[in-house]
Amino acid sequence: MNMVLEVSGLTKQYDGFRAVDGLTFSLAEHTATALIGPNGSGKTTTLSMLAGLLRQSSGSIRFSGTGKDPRSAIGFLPQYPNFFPWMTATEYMELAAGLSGMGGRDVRSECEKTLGFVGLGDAGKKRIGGFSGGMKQRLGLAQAIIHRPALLLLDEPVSALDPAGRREVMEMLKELGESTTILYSTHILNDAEEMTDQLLFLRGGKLIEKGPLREVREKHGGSGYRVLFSGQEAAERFADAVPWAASADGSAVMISGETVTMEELLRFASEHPAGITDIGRTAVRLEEIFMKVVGKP
Ligand SMILES: Nc1ncnc2c1ncn2[C@@H]1O[C@H](COP(=O)(O)OP(=O)(O)OP(=O)(O)O)[C@@H](O)[C@H]1O
Repeated sequence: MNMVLEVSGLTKQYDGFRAVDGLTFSLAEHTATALIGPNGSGKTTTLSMLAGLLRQSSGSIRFSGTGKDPRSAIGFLPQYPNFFPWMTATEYMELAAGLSGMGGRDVRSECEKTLGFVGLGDAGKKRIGGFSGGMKQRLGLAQAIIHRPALLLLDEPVSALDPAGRREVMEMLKELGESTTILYSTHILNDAEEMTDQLLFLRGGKLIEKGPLREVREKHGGSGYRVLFSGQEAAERFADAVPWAASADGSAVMISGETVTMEELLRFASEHPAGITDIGRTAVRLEEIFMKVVGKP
C-alpha cells in the first residue's frame, strides 16, 4: 500500500504546554482517516501543522508521491475559513485556484465545475456576504479541492451543516475519497463510523488509540448478536440457557460475537424459540468506544 503521508513524533509546544504530543501515524493512498477527540485535544493544531500553516516544535512530516512541492498537492479546509464577504463565489474560487498554482484558460470552467460539485452551481455570481453557514462550508470545501489535491485535510467539514446538508457533504467526501486521501476531524461520530478506513483518537494532544474501525471495535467490545423477546422474563430465561457469554437487557439479550457464529445461534434459537421476536447482528458504536477511550481519566 502506498503511503501519502508519514508523521513521526509530531509535537507542538507552547509555553510550558504541549498541544500536540508525539503523534506517529501514516495515511495510505485513497483512504479516509477520522481524527477524533474532545475539545482542545489537538485536532486543529495537528491539521494546521500538516497543512504547513503552523511549524511543529519537533517531529517529522513526510509527504510521498505528491510531486515537487507537497503543498500544491494538499487541499485544506480550516475549521473557520476566512472569506471576503464582498467577493462572489466565483471570484473567491478563482483566487483560491491562483493561490494553488493553477493558471490558464481552464481555470474558470474548473471553478464552475467545482462549485457545481459542492452544490453551489447557482451561486457563483452571488456575494459571499449573503451566504448561509452551510453555503460557506460548501465554498470552503470547494476551495480545498479546486486543484484536485492528492491529500485533503478537513477540519470539521460538516459541523456547520444541517442533517440534510451533512448527508450531502458526506456523500461528496465519499466520492472524493475514491481518488483522494482524506484526513478529517469530526465530533460527529456517526459520520466517522460511515467514512473511515482508520481512526485516530486524540486526548490531551496524545494519540491514545489508532487503527481500522473493525480492529478498534474488536478491541473495545467487538460485535455480536441481539435477540429480542416479547418480554423480559423470556429474555432472562434465554440468557440463562445459552452456553455463550450473554446478558439480558430488558427484553433483549446481547451475545458476544467472539464465542458463537450466527449459524450456531440460529440453531440454538430454533430449539429454544419461546418469545423470540427478532435476531440481528449488533456492533459496539463508535460513540461508546469514544466514551470508553477518551472519557477515561
Ligand atoms: N496559539 C496557541 N497558544 C497556546 N495554546 C494554544 C494555541 N493554539 C491552541 N492552543 C491550545 O492547544 C490545545 C489544542 O487546541 P486545538 O485547537 O488543536 O484543539 P481541537 O482538538 O481542535 O479542539 P476543538 O475540538 O475545540 O476544535 C488547546 O488546549 C488550545 O487551547
